[in-house]
Amino acid sequence: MPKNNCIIEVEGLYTRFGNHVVHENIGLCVQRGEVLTLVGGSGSGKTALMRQMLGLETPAQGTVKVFGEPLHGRNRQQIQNMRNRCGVLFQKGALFSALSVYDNIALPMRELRTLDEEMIRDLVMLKLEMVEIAPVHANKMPAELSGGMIKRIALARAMALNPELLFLDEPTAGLDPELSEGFVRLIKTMQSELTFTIIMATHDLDTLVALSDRVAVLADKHLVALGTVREVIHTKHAFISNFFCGVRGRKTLENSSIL
Ligand SMILES: Nc1ncnc2c1ncn2[C@@H]1O[C@H](COP(=O)(O)OP(=O)(O)OP(=O)(O)O)[C@@H](O)[C@H]1O
Repeated sequence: MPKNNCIIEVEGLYTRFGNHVVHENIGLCVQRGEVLTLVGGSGSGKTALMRQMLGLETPAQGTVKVFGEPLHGRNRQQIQNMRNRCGVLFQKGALFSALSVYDNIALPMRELRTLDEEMIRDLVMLKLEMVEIAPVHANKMPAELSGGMIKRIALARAMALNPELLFLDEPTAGLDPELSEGFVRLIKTMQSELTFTIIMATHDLDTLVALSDRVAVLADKHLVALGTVREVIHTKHAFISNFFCGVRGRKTLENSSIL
C-alpha cells in the first residue's frame, strides 16, 4: 500500500532538456480519489510533469512512483500495464482523424486483445452514452464533429478502460464558455460517480475552481504552493497574485464564494 494513500508520488524530481532546467527538486503526492490541478505559467513544466508520471519521459533525477511502484526500471510491458490503468486527454492528438468515432473509442479496447468485438461494441456504446453523445454519431469521422463533441469523444476514449487515473491537459482549451461549463460538469459528474483520480493542467481559472480538490503551483522551476484554492491564494508569489488575484481571478473566486 503506498504511503499516505498516494496514487502518485514524486520525489526530488529534476527535469532538464539540454541546458534548459524546467524542474528543480519537485516533491508531490497525488492522493487517491482527488482532483489535483497543476497550474503555472506557460513553459513552467505542467505537461512535462504529467508525461513523466505516465512514463513517457524520464526525469533527469528523482523518482516517480505510480500505483506504489517506481516507474524507473520497469520494462515495456510493465509500463504498458500501468498505462492501461490510466486515461489520457491531452491537447494534441485528441482523436485519430482517420478513424471513426466508434473506432477511436474502440482502439484502446482492441489493443488489450482480451475483449471480443461484441463486448467492445457494448462498451463503446456505453462510453458514448456516458459522455452524452447520441449513438447516431458513432460512425462519423472527427472532421464532421464540432469542437465540443471532439472533447467529449476524446474523454470517452480516455475512459475506455475504466481508468483509476485520468490525466487532463487543458481540457477546456478552445471551448467557448458555455461548452466549457458543460464539459466541466460532465467531468465532475463522472468523477463523483466513478471515483477515479484526476491530474489536470489548466490555465482556465473557472475550470480549476470548478473541479480541483487541490492545486499545485509550479513557478521558478519549483513547486511554490500546494493545497486547496483557499490555502494556495495566501501564498506570496507573483504568479499566484497575478493568476488568482487579478480582476478576473477575483471575480471568479468571488462567484464561487472562495473570496
Ligand atoms: N521534449 C522536449 N524537448 C525540449 N524541450 C522541451 C520538451 N518538452 C518540453 N520542453 C520545454 O520544457 C518547458 C516546459 O514545457 P511544458 O510543455 O511542460 O510546459 P507547460 O507548463 O505545460 O506549458 P503550457 O502551459 O504552455 O502548455 C518548455 O520550455 C518547453 O519548451
